[in-house]
Amino acid sequence: MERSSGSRDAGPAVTPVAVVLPAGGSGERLGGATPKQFCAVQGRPLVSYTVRAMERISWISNIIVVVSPENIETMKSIIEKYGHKRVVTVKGGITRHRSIFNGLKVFVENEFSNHLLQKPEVVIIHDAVRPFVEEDILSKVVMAAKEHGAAGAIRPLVSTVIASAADGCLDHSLERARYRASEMPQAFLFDIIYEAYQQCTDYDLDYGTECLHLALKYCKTNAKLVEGTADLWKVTYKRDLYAAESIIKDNLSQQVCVITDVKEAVAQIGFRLHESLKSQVKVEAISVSLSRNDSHLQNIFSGQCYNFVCINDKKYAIQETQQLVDMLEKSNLPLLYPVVLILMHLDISEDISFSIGMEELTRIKKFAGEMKKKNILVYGLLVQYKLLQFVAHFRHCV
Ligand SMILES: Nc1ccn([C@@H]2O[C@H](COP(=O)(O)OP(=O)(O)OP(=O)(O)O)[C@@H](O)[C@H]2O)c(=O)n1
Ligand SMILES: O=C(CO)[C@H](O)[C@H](O)COP(=O)(O)O
Repeated sequence: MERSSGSRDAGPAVTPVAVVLPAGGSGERLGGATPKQFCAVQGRPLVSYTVRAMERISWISNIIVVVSPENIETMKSIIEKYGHKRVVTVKGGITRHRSIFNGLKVFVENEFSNHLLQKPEVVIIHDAVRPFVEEDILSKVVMAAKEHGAAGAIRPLVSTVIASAADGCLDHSLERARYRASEMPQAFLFDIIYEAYQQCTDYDLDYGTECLHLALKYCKTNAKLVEGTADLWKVTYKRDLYAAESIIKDNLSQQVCVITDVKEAVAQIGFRLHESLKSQVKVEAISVSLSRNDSHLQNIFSGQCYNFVCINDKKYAIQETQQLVDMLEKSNLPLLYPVVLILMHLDISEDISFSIGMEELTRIKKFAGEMKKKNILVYGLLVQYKLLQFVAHFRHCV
């Protein structure tokens, strides 16, 4: 068992909760030499998106990623490269159920870990190849599991399920409206699902596909079924990778990182901009200070943010911007898609006219031209800060 370090925010009501992400399959249906969980989507392995979706939730304590023995090193390098926190890697088994069981064992069996992790009250099981899982559904299945012992996300069936007879002809069909597709995430009281796995037969472990079924069969726990969203689907075939890539691109276009230096006036504008962006539909804003925080910025770059607003009050900010571009280029961000860099120059001089000169503007224009060749689109904005304060004050008064 290998563990990556990292701190955790104080969590809300539902603690302690851990996650097991089975990622030990070979992806036969997708084809190709690389198992689908390690396939690059926008330059980043699929499993990294799923881990990211989990680690950004503060009430999740540990994320157990179960991978096949030959991929332990690959997973460790992904954790390091993308700075994943609270992640433990565990060796998987030859079937999904066996992998999940190994993942659960790290909380109870010494032989599976150097130091036992704290046994959670609730454990979430989620396929590593379902990257678009949101906090809302995770929280719903956890709450339902606390009440019912087990819970899982479901979706309406797309096609009708039929059974064929021995001669290959139709035997019977199911009434589609009465059935649901069982998806992930699922959540369980830890003791229930662990007990169920302990009682499983080899047949269950080798041929079973449904964790909720194990809880019912061995612990008489009727799972609560929770309606999930359409993007919980599992990457299974090659076309799913293309679909995942489109969704990820769309999500990335909705993220913006606001970068300021530490000066009060600048940080204040950054904060206001952040607040106002946050209130926009679907815009996810991150704020970061440029000063002394290179590793944090580096994380954001490798976290694949493509839109940046850099606020400064310096007359000659090109040097700083160049520093940002260098960091961007050094990061893992594939510059196949344009990065948008908006330079916002705050003019805090008393002078009502903009104090930035033509010379500087020409310099910025030239810089933007050079950046365009690298697929980085630079835009400049001049803002008269005193005037802004005045306008804000004026608005407040009327
Ligand atoms: N021995 C296995 C088999 C599967 N899984 C994981 O279980 C999840 C869902 O399984 P599935 O989509 O069937 O993945 P594969 O088994 O890799 O795909 P295929 O059936 O096409 O080979 C995946 O994250 C997969 O990596 C696992 O942890 N251990
Ligand atoms: O949906 C699921 C649980 O109900 C699982 O993701 C699914 O059963 C995995 O099965 P397979 O490995 O055969 O794709």
